[in-house]
Amino acid sequence: MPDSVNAQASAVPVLTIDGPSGAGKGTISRLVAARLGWHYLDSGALYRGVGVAAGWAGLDLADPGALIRCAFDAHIGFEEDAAGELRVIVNGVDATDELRTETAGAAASAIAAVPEVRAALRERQRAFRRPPGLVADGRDMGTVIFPDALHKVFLTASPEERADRRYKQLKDKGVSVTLDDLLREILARDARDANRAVAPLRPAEDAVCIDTTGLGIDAVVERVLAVVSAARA
Ligand SMILES: Nc1ncnc2c1ncn2[C@@H]1O[C@H](COP(=O)(O)OP(=O)(O)O)[C@@H](O)[C@H]1O
Ligand SMILES: Nc1ccn([C@@H]2O[C@H](COP(=O)(O)OP(=O)(O)O)[C@@H](O)[C@H]2O)c(=O)n1
Repeated sequence: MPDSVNAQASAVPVLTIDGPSGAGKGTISRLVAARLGWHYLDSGALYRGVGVAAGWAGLDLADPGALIRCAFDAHIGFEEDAAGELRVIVNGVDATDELRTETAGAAASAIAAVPEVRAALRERQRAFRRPPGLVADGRDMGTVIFPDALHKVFLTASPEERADRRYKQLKDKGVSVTLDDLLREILARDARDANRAVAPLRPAEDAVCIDTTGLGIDAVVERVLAVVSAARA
């Protein structure tokens, strides 16, 4: 990217929202982006998209070379449907529902530990930084992808509350799961995401940490908006 384009992009404000699974990143990011009138990046959907594309191609999740090629080749696009819901299109196929399964989450977490896969997705994520601003949701938004972001939030909640939220979310969608299995999967994914060598899940040093245990969605949105306002003041 030429320096002038880089300079223009870095003038665009970014709010990063990182945290573990079920902390509410997607929900809060979408609502905050709508309130600010900013764009939204669901970086997890890119990792999930590569995982799903790898699954469709019958690739071995333990074969880094195949996964790296898949990360470079996979076409992952975002479209809004008539109801305003974000749909994720993988290699021309609407994969939104498949992407949200815990199987896709676990596959994403496995491939996300491959450094070259992360590198393949780096510039694609940075390209979402467009005026008037960007809310970026993920694991390494504040630490690696947008380290110069003006506003950084790290959302957490107890593992039990996160598993309970996910349980309700999946039950509403008619997916049959048990709370115990979900808690186990969430703890396994937390451990893998936090302990990997590259871009491990951790708060940026300049992030504001918000523990959302026992807090409703509206209260969290207001707290995050307060972080943005405080930095602007
Ligand atoms: N503060 C909150 N209180 C209660 N439920 C929440 C809260 N934040 C999110 N949720 C619900 O929890 C579920 C998981 O949230 P999601 O945004 O998908 O989390 P993440 O993107 O961090 O995995 C969703 O059903 C969402 O509506
Ligand atoms: N910026 C990101 C986003 C996701 N990921 C990986 O992708 C997986 C799925 O991310 P996600 O944000 O869609 O998952 P949830 O938090 O919604 O469960 C995570 O468990 C991470 O391993 C990542 O490594 N870096």
